[in-house]
Amino acid sequence: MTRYESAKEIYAKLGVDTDAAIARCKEIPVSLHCWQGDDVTGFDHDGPLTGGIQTTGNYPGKARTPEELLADMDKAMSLMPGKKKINVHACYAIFEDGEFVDRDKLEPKHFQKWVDFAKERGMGLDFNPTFFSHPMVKDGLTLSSPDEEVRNFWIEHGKACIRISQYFAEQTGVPCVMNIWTGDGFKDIPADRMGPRVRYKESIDAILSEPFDTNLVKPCVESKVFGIGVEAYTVGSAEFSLSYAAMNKDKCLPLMDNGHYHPTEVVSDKIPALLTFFPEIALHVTRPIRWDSDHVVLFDDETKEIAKEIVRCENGIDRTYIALDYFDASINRISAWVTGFRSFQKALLDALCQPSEMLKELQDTNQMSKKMVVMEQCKTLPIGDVWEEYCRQCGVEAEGWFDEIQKYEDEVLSKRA
Ligand SMILES: C[C@H](O)[C@H](O)[C@@H](O)C(=O)CO
Ligand SMILES: [Mn+2]
Repeated sequence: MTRYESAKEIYAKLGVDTDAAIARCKEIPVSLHCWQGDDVTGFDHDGPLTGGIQTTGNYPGKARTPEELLADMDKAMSLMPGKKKINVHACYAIFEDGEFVDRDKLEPKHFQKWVDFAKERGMGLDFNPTFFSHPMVKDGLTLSSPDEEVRNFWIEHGKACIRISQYFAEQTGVPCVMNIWTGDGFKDIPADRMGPRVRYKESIDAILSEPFDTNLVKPCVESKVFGIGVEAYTVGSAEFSLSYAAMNKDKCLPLMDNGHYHPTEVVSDKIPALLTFFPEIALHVTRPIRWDSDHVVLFDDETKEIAKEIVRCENGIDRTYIALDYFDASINRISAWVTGFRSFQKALLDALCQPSEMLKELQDTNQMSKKMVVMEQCKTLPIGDVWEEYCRQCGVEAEGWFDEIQKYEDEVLSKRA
């Protein structure tokens, strides 16, 4: 008997069909963020990363060109099991032959290489307007700026991104999630908290007035509690963003990033709350340490709970758009990509292997002692053996893949200046 066959029997005693769990896990798309590969730099500017987020570390070998980034992504994806989408930020536009257009004038053709890359690999694309690292961020503000010229520039950027998202979806045949996040806010206590929020609302309204097919483009608003340099107040707070999405349910989704809340709040508990009201939601899965530090996602308790809620909620898998969002510049960036993606895959597989129906029945019949005992028993079930079988079926190694990363570092990354 193989280890997987033995594990399958153990899970079956709890009513869990591990073959079905493996088959389901293979079909859940998880969006891989391009920005882990170059510390959120992009290709449309030379300046530093600014606007409320920060990468730390200076590990050698960062991708410097589109060719390097796409090659690194390919290497990373070759080591990941499961279904992928690719998440692109607008600052990753790829211009031909010295051409440059500013963000308010971007067109689908500036992302054709991303479209070709995704199509060749049978993947969908997600998209993000880039409201940071740009001179038109004035006094830390974009869509909520009191300066009409600034607001209009960013509104035009948002509209351009809607058109690009529509193109992505049409080209790939997969809906494109377009996430609006700005770092707009203030370092110190504002005198007017409402004005910026009213302007932010009106600016998002203007962006979403651009025509698009709601079956193809899924605009989202991502909230945040605070950012670097905007510690006192962020315009797109949780209440603002959730209210915006709720009032515009026909064309906008709420996006929760689990690094964007007070440290004792958990996104796992917010998922069922939002799925009670919204037909669809979106997630950025990250790992905050004390703050929105964007550490690499691990197979830790909250990651497992997030996956469990996606799996347990009614049609939660089909109603939740999952994306990763972290950036660690202190370690091998490809290893960071792979570790985070594999950790979330493992969490999804673990969630699919839980005896969720039985546990729910125990809760509904108030058998709380037994529920606790079974939940504890589940923690030591042989998920590692199911994971190994999942990886085997997906054509990747369960363990030992770091050797490939080391080889790539020695042969490719270490040659980069
Ligand atoms: C690069 C992303 O847009 C960014 O990480 C955003 O989603 C965020 O989470 C900012 O803290
Ligand atoms: Mn995020």
